[in-house]
Formats: sequence, structure tokens, C-alpha cells
Amino acid sequence: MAPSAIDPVSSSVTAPSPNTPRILIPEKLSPEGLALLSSSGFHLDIPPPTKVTASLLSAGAKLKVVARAGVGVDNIDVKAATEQGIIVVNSPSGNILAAAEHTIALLMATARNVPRGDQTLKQAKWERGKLVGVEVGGKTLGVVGLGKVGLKVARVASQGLGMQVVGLDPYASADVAKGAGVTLVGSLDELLPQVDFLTVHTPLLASTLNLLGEEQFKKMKSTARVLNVARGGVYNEEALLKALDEGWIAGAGIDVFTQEPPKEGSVPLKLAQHPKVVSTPHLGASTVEAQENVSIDVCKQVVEILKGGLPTAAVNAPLILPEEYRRLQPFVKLVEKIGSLYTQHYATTTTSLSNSHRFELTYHGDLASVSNTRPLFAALVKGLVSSISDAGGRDVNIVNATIIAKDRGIAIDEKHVSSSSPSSSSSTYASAVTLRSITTDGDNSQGREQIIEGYVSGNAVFISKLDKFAANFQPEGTLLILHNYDEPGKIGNVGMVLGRHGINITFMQVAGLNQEARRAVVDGPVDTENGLKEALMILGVGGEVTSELLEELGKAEGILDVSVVRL
Ligand SMILES: NC(=O)c1ccc[n+]([C@@H]2O[C@H](COP(=O)([O-])OP(=O)(O)OC[C@H]3O[C@@H](n4cnc5c(N)ncnc54)[C@H](O)[C@@H]3O)[C@@H](O)[C@H]2O)c1
Ligand SMILES: O=C(O)[C@H](O)COP(=O)(O)O
Repeated sequence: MAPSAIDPVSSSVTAPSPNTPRILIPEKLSPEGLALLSSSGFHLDIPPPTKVTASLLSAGAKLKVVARAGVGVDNIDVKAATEQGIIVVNSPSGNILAAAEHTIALLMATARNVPRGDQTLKQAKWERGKLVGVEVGGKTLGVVGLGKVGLKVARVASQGLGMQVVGLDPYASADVAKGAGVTLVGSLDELLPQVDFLTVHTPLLASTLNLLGEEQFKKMKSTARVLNVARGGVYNEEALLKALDEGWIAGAGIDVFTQEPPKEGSVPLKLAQHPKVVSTPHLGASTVEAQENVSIDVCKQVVEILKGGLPTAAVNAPLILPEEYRRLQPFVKLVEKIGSLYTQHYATTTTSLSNSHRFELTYHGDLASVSNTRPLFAALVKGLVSSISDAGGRDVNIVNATIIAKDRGIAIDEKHVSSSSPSSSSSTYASAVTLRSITTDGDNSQGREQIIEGYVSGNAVFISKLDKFAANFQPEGTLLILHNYDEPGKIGNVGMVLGRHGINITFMQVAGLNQEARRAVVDGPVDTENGLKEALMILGVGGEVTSELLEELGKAEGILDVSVVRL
């Protein structure tokens, strides 16, 4: 397992009996957790800190669990652990209060020049005139990412400090945001010009890396100050340096960097040393209380797992027990892929995961007779949130799926239908799954409906329907999904754009209207010719899909919309 706060030198190193489970603790972990482990009869080895790499993992022939006493699992090769069947657990909530309070500390420190006041006075300089600050009460705070930390910061700022709080999180529940005193906006463009302070609380994902760069800083008030107690890289550090040097913004409070500790001469160190920056060395979770919380959290899980029980916060644990696993495993994979496809394809383009969102998950055929569908339910929640939370949503499991769904305002009804295939399907599969989502917005009580269907063949999973389009592809890797008019030349145009951006196509499929949709077009009031020409182009691609590429594809002739999905 990982972190600890006990002195490696003083730790017991007496040889354990061959049957005593051994626990390796290559990181700081507070004594409360260590006491839990040793009182459970385990032998503790405490080497110097190290990363949990693939080779370290494979050296542990009997290794069952790796624990991270915190949220981020950046120092663990989770993929390798998963491949080797090793459970990785973390503490998703133990240091939330600490991180939120540290954000408030940096907010006040940047507003009132606290560190410079202290530094200069220690040098016997009395620089009152140079250190006039600004008040935060009545000012506007922008919060990007309204998860556990972001919401806490928002509550303190609005209820405690009297700030106006404006939030941006495409996946946040509107009701929860309102309860925290946050006015939601739909884009950074809308948020940035109005804020006096900006704080980011997203995980570091492909979609949040460099979320704020030169273009964004230029849109802010020159008096604005920005904060980062999330992860280094959400602000582009070079752009932030430039924004401070050029006076596009007034200051920054930074706890996290792209390189920790930052090396001599590096951009992160220049940022930390900048006169307009208040910096701390990743102290967000460094409180006695938080270290105790995370230590107890993960050590309890380690004890439970080694006794054969279930973790409460498994980053990668198999979602089901061994006897259920064999039967459900491919469907767990299918449902998780369907959920992830839904969020990435639909939730980002047409709607967000919010309170006004209802899902219906239908099990068809043999699958309809399964009574314990908790693993499938958990797999759907995991898939839905996987692209929008820390550690890729891997901390969702059968224990916490219901709570996470509730927190996110996701309502899921499960249905069992014994006919072997969905009624819309032209092929027959022994077992299949349909996800139907209904989003109601504003006065439109009828709502929008979206459908994804899939099936399992052997151990491989397939998507057979995306809304009105009959598809048949494996949801793996990076996919581009283009909604287009199915006319000559479209494929060639798209291929040329991809070629210009150095993107390889690994497979391609044109998904036309399914029978039901074709009938509706022919019988209905829609312009038959154009209606029948709609199709989806599904491309498996290799190479980096940039926002410029997506923009170019979106503008290509005959393309109605485009999304990128990483599965
Ligand atoms: N500095 C520290 O010591 C410290 C301590 C704890 C947590 N953290 C970090 O703080 C961050 C937030 O942690 P958390 O527990 O609140 O995570 P969380 O998963 O509870 O919340 C993250 C939120 O970000 C939102 N989000 C994802 N992509 C977004 C986007 N493109 N735009 C806007 N919002 C987006 C998600 O919907 C979610 O609501 C994480 O990066 C975590 O690692 C740092
Ligand atoms: O990932 C986390 O929990 C926080 O960033 C804190 O990390 P730390 O435990 O390394 O301080």
C-alpha cells in the first residue's frame, strides 16, 4: 500500500512468519492508520517513498491491494494493477474540507498580500503603502468544477464571505448548485469577464488540461486573481506567467504544479517564485485532520479486503463478486461502455447530466432473468461519470453507486424484458441491453429521448443502435462520431481533414437509419429525400484529436455535428 507518516528508520523490521500478510508502505501515512494495520496482525515494511510502477506491482506475486491515502492516484500505475487483478483503493472524501479551506486561505492571502506582508516585515521593512489589498465581500467568485471541493468552496464563499458565486460544470446538478448559492453559467466565455476571483476544482483530464490559456486570461478583468488547489495543468502555466507579466490579470494563488517539486529553471518554479503569486507546496490536504481521515479510510479498506470483504472506495475493483463475475462480466463491460458513450457523445453536445435527467436501463433475453443487477447498475453509473471525475470514475463500485448517482442527480429505472432482442432491433441476440434517457428542459415536459443499444457476442461487446441509427461496432479506443448527410464525397472530405491533422483511421462504419426510423421518415411529414439521407459516420482513430480538428470537421460540408468519444 502507499503513504505514511511514520519514521521509516524506527519502524519494526522483524521478519514476519511466512503466513503473515505483509504490507509495504512506500509513502507517508499517519499513525492512526498504521495502528489499525498492525493491530490486525499484518507485518508492515516501510521503505523510502517510491512510485507504484508496473514493475513494482509485478514483483508482488501475491499482492492483493494498493491503497492511496488521498484522492489522486497519479503515483500508482492503475492500469497495470487492474491488469494484474490488484485492487486500488483511495480516500475520495477524507481531505475535501482541507482542500476547500486551503482554497479560501489562498483567496484571502492573494486578496490581502498576507505572504508579502509577512516576508517584508520579517526583513524589518514596513511596507504598508505598497501592500494595499482588495476585499472579497460583494465580489464575484467563479468556480469551475462543482464537485466535492468546488461546492464546499462555493458555500463558504457565498454564505460565509458574502461573495456572488458563478459556477461552470456541465455535469453539475442544477438544484445542488442552487443550494450552494451558485448561479450556473454555460461556458467559460460567459464566466470569465465577470469574475473578480476564479478557482478551478476539476480533475486533470484530457478535457481539462490547459482549460485556461492565453485566450481565456485575456478575457478576464485586469484586476482578477486566479486560484488552483486542484491539479497543475488545468491552467496552462506558461500562459499564466504571461498573463501576470503582461498585467492581463492581477495575481494568482497556486498550490499545485505540473511538476512537483518543480525543478530549477522550470516554468512551474518561475510561477511559484513570481511576485504576483502566492504559492504553497501542494498543501491542500496537509492538515492533521485530513491526514488522519485519509489514513484511517484507506487502512480500513486494506484490512477489509485482506479479510475477503469489499472496499468502499475502489478505484478499479471488479464490480462484482467472483461467482457472479463469470456470467455478468461481459455485460458489466457493455453497460459501462454504453454509459461512457452516452456522456461523451450526448451529454457534452445536447444536454448535461442533471436532475432533469432520467435513465431507463432495460435487460433483454437471458439477461432479464438476472435478479442481482447491482453490478450492471453500478457499471452504468461508473460509465456515465467516468469521463468527468477523478481517476476516470473508477472509484464507483457496487457499494457506492447508488449514493454517487443520487449526488449527481442521476435517476435510473431498471426494466427486465424476456424477449430476446429489443423490439427496434433487426437481429436477434440472446441477451441485449438498451439505455434510454429522457431529458426534460424548461417547459418541454415531453423531453428529448436518446437511445443506445448493445449486445455481447462471445466476450466482445458491440453497439447496435445509436438513436435512430442501426450500427454495429465495438466501443473501444478513440472514436469520432459524425452525424451527416449521406451523400457522395462526405467520406473523402472527412478523410482529407483527418489526414491533414495526422490522424490514422483504424476502422470506419456508416450507420444508416434503422427500419423503424426509415418507416417514420417515409410515412411522416418529413422531407423524405433529405430525411433518408441522414447517417452516422463512426471512425476509430489513432493520434491526438484536438479541438481544432473537431472544429474543422464540424464545419465540413454536410456534417451536422461531431463528437469524440474515448472508450
Ligand atoms: N491540492 C490538494 O491537495 C487537493 C486535495 C483534494 C483534491 N484535490 C483535487 O481537487 C480536484 C477536485 O476534487 P473533487 O474531490 O472535488 O473532485 P470531484 O470528482 O468531486 O469533482 C470534480 C468536478 O469537476 C467537474 N468537471 C469535470 N470536467 C469539467 C469541465 N471540463 N468543466 C467544468 N467542470 C468539470 C465534474 O463534473 C465534477 O463535478 C481534483 O483534481 C482533486 O485531485 C487537490
Ligand atoms: O490527491 C490528493 O489527495 C491531494 O492532492 C493531496 O495529495 P497528498 O496526499 O499527496 O498531499
